[in-house]
Amino acid sequence: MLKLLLTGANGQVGFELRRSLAVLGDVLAVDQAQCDLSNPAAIRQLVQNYRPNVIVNPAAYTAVDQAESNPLVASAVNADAVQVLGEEAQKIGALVVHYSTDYVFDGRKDGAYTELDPTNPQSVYGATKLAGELALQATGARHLILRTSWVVGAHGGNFAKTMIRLAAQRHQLSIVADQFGVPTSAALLADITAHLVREHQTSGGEGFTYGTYHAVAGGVTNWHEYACYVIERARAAGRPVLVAPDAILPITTADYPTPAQRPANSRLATAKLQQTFGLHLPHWRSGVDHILDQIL
Ligand SMILES: NC(=O)C1=CN([C@@H]2O[C@H](COP(=O)(O)OP(=O)(O)OC[C@H]3O[C@@H](n4cnc5c(N)ncnc54)[C@H](OP(=O)(O)O)[C@@H]3O)[C@@H](O)[C@H]2O)C=CC1
Ligand SMILES: Cc1cn([C@H]2C[C@H](O)[C@@H](COP(=O)(O)OP(=O)(O)O[C@H]3O[C@@H](C)C(=O)[C@@H](O)[C@H]3O)O2)c(=O)[nH]c1=O
Ligand SMILES: [Mg+2]
Repeated sequence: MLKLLLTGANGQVGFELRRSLAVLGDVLAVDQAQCDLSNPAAIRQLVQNYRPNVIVNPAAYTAVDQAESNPLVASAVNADAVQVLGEEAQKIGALVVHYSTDYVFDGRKDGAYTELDPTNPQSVYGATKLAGELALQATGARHLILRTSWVVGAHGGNFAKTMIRLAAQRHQLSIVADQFGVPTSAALLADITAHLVREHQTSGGEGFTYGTYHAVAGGVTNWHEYACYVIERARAAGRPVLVAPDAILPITTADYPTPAQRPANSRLATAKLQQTFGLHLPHWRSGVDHILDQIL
């Protein structure tokens, strides 16, 4: 039977992976208490004891603004730990499935980024995630890197939940309208992952195309439009909403200074993933609707 090691089991994506990976085999799901990823020795011991066929690593340091003042911790989790997982996987021939981000790009491209576009992170978070990608590649472990964006799940913290909370507390909200991207549900990422691991298992690795894939939902939006969508759904569901629709103000990035710089264009082209694995990627609204049906 397939043995899968899952990190970050209580994060947004990790929580959904516990569900989606279960049909594939025996899943050992660990959180920070069971294995602190900033401790390389603990990682090595875990992998050597369990000897998984597949390591799925959604754990990450994802506090984008805090990473600017915490680069060492961000780097330990987002880069060094990924290298150690890769080294241990390489020794035992395990497949590593890892996740990365739109924030590896600078956002200045016109149109969606492909897997071949040059990276140029503008934040510590983005730089450490890119370092993790490169470190994993350098280990020579068989791997998949799924770059995604604007992850939203029923379990864990995200922008949609922040908007529902703020809408109940304030009469006016100001939300940036000049950063474009795609909200992608944790459940969709977990389902894609299970499909890819299954394909890998079925192929026995023969002719399997390892490497980097962009994995996001369909469509495109901006943070302001996304906030309006979520808040109107909350209002319609009878949740407490203080803010009137015309009091959700679109602002520019310059109007909302943050420690970390975010890309203006976070769009990721998914043709490679769709064509290689014959997958359909549903519109972002269907993923967000499903989450709102759970939390509202
Ligand atoms: N969230 C997003 O918008 C996006 C995420 N991604 C990437 O997708 C992947 C999954 O993200 P998502 O599920 O949203 O992330 P979350 O922040 O929801 O979950 C990350 C998990 O990693 C765990 N973790 C953090 N530090 C450590 C550590 N030192 N040791 C062990 N575990 C640790 C956290 O545990 P604890 O809660 O205990 O700290 C948490 O459970 C990540 O690789 C992320 O970079 C890509 C694009 C967008
Ligand atoms: C709360 C708030 C945020 N914003 C802006 C700030 C920012 O530009 C945008 C989103 O804010 P957040 O802090 O939720 O987003 P952020 O944490 O940057 O989200 C990112 O997380 C990492 C992990 C990723 O990998 C990215 O794909 C992306 O999802 O909304 C407002 O304009 N008004 C507000 O009231
Ligand atoms: Mg955030």
